[in-house]
Amino acid sequence: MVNPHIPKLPLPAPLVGTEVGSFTEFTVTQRMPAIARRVIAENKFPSQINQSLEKLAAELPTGYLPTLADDTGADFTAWEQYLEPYKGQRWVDVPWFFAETYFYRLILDITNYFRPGELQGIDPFELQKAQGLEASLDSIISLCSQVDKWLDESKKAGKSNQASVIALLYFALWGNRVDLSLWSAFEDDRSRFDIQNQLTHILVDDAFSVSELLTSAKGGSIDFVIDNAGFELICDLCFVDFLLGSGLVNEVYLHLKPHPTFVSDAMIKDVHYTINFLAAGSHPKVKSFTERLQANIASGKLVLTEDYFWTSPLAFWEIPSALKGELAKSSLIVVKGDANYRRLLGDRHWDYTTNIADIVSYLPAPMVALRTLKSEVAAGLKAKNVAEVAKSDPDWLTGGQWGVLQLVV
Ligand SMILES: O=P(O)(O)OC[C@H]1O[C@](O)(CO)[C@@H](O)[C@@H]1O
Repeated sequence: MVNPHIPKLPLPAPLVGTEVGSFTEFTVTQRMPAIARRVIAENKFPSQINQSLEKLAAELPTGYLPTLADDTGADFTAWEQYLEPYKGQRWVDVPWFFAETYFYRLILDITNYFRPGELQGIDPFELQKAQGLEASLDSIISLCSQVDKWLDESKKAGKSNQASVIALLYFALWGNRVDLSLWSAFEDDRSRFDIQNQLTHILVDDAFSVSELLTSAKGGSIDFVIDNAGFELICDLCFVDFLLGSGLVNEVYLHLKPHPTFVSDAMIKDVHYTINFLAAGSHPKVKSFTERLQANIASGKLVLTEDYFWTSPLAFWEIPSALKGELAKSSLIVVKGDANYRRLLGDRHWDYTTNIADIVSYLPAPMVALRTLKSEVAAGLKAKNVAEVAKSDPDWLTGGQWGVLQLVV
């Protein structure tokens, strides 16, 4: 009998850092140490904390998982259980998704994020997040002006244009190219892209079916499992603004991270910071965008919510039943970004042509994944496309230049 709570298919092995030459190995042994060192460089933590961060960075390539101290974090007891099966193992031996989520949780332990005191609540990635937002200001102005027009048109026509929904889906997809754990906000502005040119870079494109689902299911609520702050968050908020403003949906829930993680992942405070930052600017279309968002938050149409599941090492099918119950009310669950996609697939070695609906068979509502590829995990691709893209771009799985927009109903 099929179990509705887990994937239909037997689980393949998880990605691990011992896979020689893989992006996973590169991440655990090189990218993660670099991220820990960037936390030292971009903050003014006391030298004792910096020494501990440096120790963490140095141990990642060959060292063993340290224990987690009881730093008063609400998720401490849960982490003790998550750690149990991996005690005494090296960073490169444990499942990659576990290694990454634990690494970010340890940074918070080291920097006293949860402990009462003057460092409590200091986001170690604050500078990167703020920079990411400021660097994309021109693109933000263009997008907000466009959304304003679309909202106007939909009001005049008395219905929303499906083409606007599709365009906003593409923005929400390509906004995900901006990820500060891969590309520092100081290196590049990745918010500039051309939606039309990017179409050839979408490996699975269910945008039309998603737009049909949204335009036919008038009213109701949708859930966004949010990924990065910065330009990606703006793209998501523009989409939300349009969905609420055109009356396509009545309520939107944004699921945000309860603590800093994966460098740029958005928390509730980042949404407020973003809105306040833009509201303080002078562009009228950007200002009206922020006013609509503020009004929607105040009226309860736009709900900002967080859960420790989103920062846990658990696969998506291990979602707590209360949270799953919340998602069950949704007309559509929008799952943003690479790390959330990895969670959907349990960060495992599925054959890339596996039917994604046979893996993500456990969700209580329709789901669309909007993800640019930044890790060696995929499903639902056509063998022909895999062969072609692998030939044209050797880094197609990890370079963030290719995307999928996959609907599972
Ligand atoms: O912001 P996103 O799209 O979740 O990307 C983060 C992902 O990218 C990486 O930095 C590269 O794989 C991972 O660590 C993580 O899966």
